[in-house]
Amino acid sequence: MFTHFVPRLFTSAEAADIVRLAEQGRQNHGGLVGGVQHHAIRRAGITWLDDQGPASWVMERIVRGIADANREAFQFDITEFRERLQVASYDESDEGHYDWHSDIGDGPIARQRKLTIVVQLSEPESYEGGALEINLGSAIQPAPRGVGSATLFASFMPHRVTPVTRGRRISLTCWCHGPRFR
Ligand SMILES: O=C(O)CCC(=O)C(=O)O
Ligand SMILES: [Fe+2]
Repeated sequence: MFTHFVPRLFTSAEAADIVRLAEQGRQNHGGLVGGVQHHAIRRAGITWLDDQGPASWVMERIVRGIADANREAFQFDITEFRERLQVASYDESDEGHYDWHSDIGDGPIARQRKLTIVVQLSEPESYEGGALEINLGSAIQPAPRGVGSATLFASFMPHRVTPVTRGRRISLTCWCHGPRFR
């Protein structure tokens, strides 16, 4: 009920382009854009895509995908995109993962998160583990692994990424904002 899947929001060539854009962005910013998060709950390399310049088409596609999915599946009150697109990389070398969490946080922006969309940027054969799972309460729903596929869920739902045991998984995450749930 609070999840929705879009099998092919991006082609595999486009997914590869997004990975390149994220790598270029990191180099242009001297590697300081995101860095590596080595907390107990999350181990991933993080960068952000600019919504202007060469990566602007990515945000445009995401916004269109979200508008369609929101109309079909959620009908949430979404009024803004207050954060840049996040590119996260989970690597075999340090068992990259993200433990159970909700995306709604305490900060002024994280509090307004309504809908989360995650796009798979890696070919499914290129890694093992690294499963995005959403906790529905009565069951755990695994996200489709197909490259370019998008998974949308209400930002309050607990979700995780299991440890990568081979290769590297890269994902793109976008948060949509609006008035708080009530
Ligand atoms: O990489 C993913 O699949 C999920 C990322 C995520 O949950 C987050 O950044 O909040
Ligand atoms: Fe999350």
